[in-house]
Amino acid sequence: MSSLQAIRYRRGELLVLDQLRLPHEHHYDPVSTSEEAFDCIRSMRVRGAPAIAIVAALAHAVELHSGAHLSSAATTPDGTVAYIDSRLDYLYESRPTAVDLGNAITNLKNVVRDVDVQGQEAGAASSKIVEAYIAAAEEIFRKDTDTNKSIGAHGAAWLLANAPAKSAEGKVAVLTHCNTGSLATSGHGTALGIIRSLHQAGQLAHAFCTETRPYNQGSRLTAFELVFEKIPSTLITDSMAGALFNTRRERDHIAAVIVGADRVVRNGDTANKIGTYALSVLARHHGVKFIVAAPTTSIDLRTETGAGIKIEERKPEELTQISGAVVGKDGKVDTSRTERVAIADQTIGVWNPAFDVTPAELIDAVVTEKGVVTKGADGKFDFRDIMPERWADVVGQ
Ligand SMILES: CSC[C@@H](O)[C@@H](O)C(=O)COP(=O)(O)O
Repeated sequence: MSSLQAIRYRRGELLVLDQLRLPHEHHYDPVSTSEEAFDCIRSMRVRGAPAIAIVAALAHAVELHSGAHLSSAATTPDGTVAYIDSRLDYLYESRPTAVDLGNAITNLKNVVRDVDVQGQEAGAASSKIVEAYIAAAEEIFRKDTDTNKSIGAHGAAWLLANAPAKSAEGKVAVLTHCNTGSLATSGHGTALGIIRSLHQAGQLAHAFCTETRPYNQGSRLTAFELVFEKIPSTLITDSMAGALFNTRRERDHIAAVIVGADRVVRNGDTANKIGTYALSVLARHHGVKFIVAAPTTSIDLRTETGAGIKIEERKPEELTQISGAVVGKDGKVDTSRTERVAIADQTIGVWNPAFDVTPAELIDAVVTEKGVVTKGADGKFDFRDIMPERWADVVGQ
């Protein structure tokens, strides 16, 4: 395998890497309908805010390419737009917290409404709308990697200029949480993209990654990506972050916690994987920078504060059971055999929120593809300058 790819696409065919089988197996599932995409997203075979949006958008593109709209009697322009809307509305329900999916859906709905079909025969007009949808979905996929590379460059430059600690060679160490790399995006990654960019520039001393309980995106996915990219790295459990900062911050030149985002709202409050908030409190206490890496597609200007974010709650089994490859008596991992085991009393009550909200107050910088946003003299984030059109559209002048 030459590079990690969560999503493989060519017109008419979408293949999605089953992340539940990682790191032991690399299996791609064909996804060719909205129902298959919904299931793939809900069951977290694909996850990560940008990747969820891309899979939903492309799955419907494949569905349209196969002519699914024709069998749904959507052969008039209005019927075609209504059909596309209904499939996108259905996909929107797959996971609630990440805003990228909602933003992609709004964008795609606008695209199909903007197609000029004046004076055209119904069939030709319908095809033109379908073609515009497919091209727009492909563009979301194509643009994502460029966006992430830009986030990587902006974030690395900002951190090197603002790091509270650096090695004698000017390098920094960082801690990241969850998975925000190639597996959560179309490539390069957001928070992991900054780490990748620092490493490529020879300015990364070390990357620490948390296990990210309960779903273990850190140990299953980020650790896998770091090893794959040969980035010097260490895995810790979520509960070790405080001790890491307390005992090794100076020795290891730990300059920042860098995380991704599922939704950054207008005042900068940020929903991200459960455990992010605790890391932001620890970072502030220890004088470590706290950086959110997020494409502008993860920014939700409609929601004013974190109190308005819907937090997904997931099933108890994610805490009380775990699956993994079998380790033989000789200590060797048998990747052909995976097992699910119980790790808690199966009747205990469970609270399993998938995300938490970090208040803007504890965030030092939001790194987007358009640049780095920090707080103004009033202590507030202002996204007006990096997304003026969306701001005017949503918030007004
Ligand atoms: C670039 S991915 C950013 C976030 O989506 C990521 O940090 C995260 O919280 C993912 O959660 P997940 O539940 O695995 O979809």
